Amino acid sequence: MGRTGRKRAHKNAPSQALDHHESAVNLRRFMSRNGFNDESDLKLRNFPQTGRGVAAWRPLHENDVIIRVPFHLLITYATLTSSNFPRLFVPTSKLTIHDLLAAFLVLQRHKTNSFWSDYIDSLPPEPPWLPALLSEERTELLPVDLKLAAKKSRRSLEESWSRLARSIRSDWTCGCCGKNADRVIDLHSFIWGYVLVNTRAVYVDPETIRGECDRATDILSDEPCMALCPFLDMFNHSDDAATRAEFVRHEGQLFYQLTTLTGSKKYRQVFISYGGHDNVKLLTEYGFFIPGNCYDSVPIQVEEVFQVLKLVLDNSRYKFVQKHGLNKSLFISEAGASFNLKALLFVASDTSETKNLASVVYNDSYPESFVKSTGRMCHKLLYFHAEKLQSVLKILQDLELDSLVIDFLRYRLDLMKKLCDNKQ
Ligand SMILES: C[S@@+](CC[C@H](N)C(=O)[O-])C[C@H]1O[C@@H](n2cnc3c(N)ncnc32)[C@H](O)[C@@H]1O
Repeated sequence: MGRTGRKRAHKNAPSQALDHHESAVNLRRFMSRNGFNDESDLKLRNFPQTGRGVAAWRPLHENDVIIRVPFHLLITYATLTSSNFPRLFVPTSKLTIHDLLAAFLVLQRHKTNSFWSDYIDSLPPEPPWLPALLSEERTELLPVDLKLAAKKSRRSLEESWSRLARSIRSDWTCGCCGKNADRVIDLHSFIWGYVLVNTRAVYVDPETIRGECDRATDILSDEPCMALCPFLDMFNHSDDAATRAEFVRHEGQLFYQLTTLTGSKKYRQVFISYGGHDNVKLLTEYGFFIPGNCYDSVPIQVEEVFQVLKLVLDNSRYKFVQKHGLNKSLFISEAGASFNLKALLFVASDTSETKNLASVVYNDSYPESFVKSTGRMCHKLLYFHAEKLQSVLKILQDLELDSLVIDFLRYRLDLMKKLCDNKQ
């Protein structure tokens, strides 16, 4: 099925209503009690392709507001500092906004009478699965780009946990049950909070947040640029959606507002954009991928170019590649070789002793013979990758690795074959 066909099927698939579920009813009541007005007639539904998401019972046109959430319904740095939450930490602590939001979520889930209970109950009881949760041994088996991304997010998670564990006061006890901190925030509950913040937090303007803080604490080590936004965090992502998120003043009150730049049809799922992410980013940060994602490509390692195509660089050309960073951002997509890959292939394969390499590369004035041969070179690189991936897939399937990773790698193999066919 083509990209357009795939999108159409994706958006027309029948969905199931979720609005009558207790947690959804309570979330609505909580939002309405606190000044939320649903002008787009939004419905929570379960969609076959994406799981839980939001549909609108009215058409949304370009530049329509999808949702406008009152500021005090967001969990921001201002929320954290206006409560006694900072007392959980030793005063010299240095924690990121991600660390703090994760700990706050865990604490609110534990509390019996939290103001946020209805929101917390609307969150997935189990966090989405991310490749960062794979064992180190299994991570090593992944293709290099996915392996590096998984390792990086695993490191962030481990560092966050070690910062929190160091910073929580040993004499802190919970106000509702008297338990010590380590019995309220343990590694398991922390992972739930951390992954939910990772997959659901929105970017917020730190200046606005600072302006809304009544009390200052200096435990924050980065910018207060992440926040959790009830109901708004129910929207799923699509690579062809475009949205604008911002703080606005409306009738004298501050709101976090999401505007659609693409529109959507009545009764259909409303998708938003989490950013122009490729599938490795979506998989490692959010735990899903989109077949046919328009931002997707096949990454190529610089060593592979020389190994597979049997090319060598003399000293001056090596320096040229280094100076212009042509050994990075190498990939092949539906549009062909990336700018840097094309340039590297030219610099490494040119036998006509071109003097002004920069002029050819930056004016895109490649000789016709080279342009003709790039398709063949890309085909060889893709073929090499497909063969390698096929054997990795076999090992991972035998190990019964998480099915999401297997599905992603199968999809990538198909993408390589498709790109290979384009290059024939
Ligand atoms: C901000 S939440 C969106 C709401 C979420 N589906 C829920 O039920 O709470 C982000 C998470 O939704 C899921 N998600 C978002 N967009 C998706 C998509 N296009 N396909 C599949 N899952 C998606 C992923 O699990 C992601 O981590």
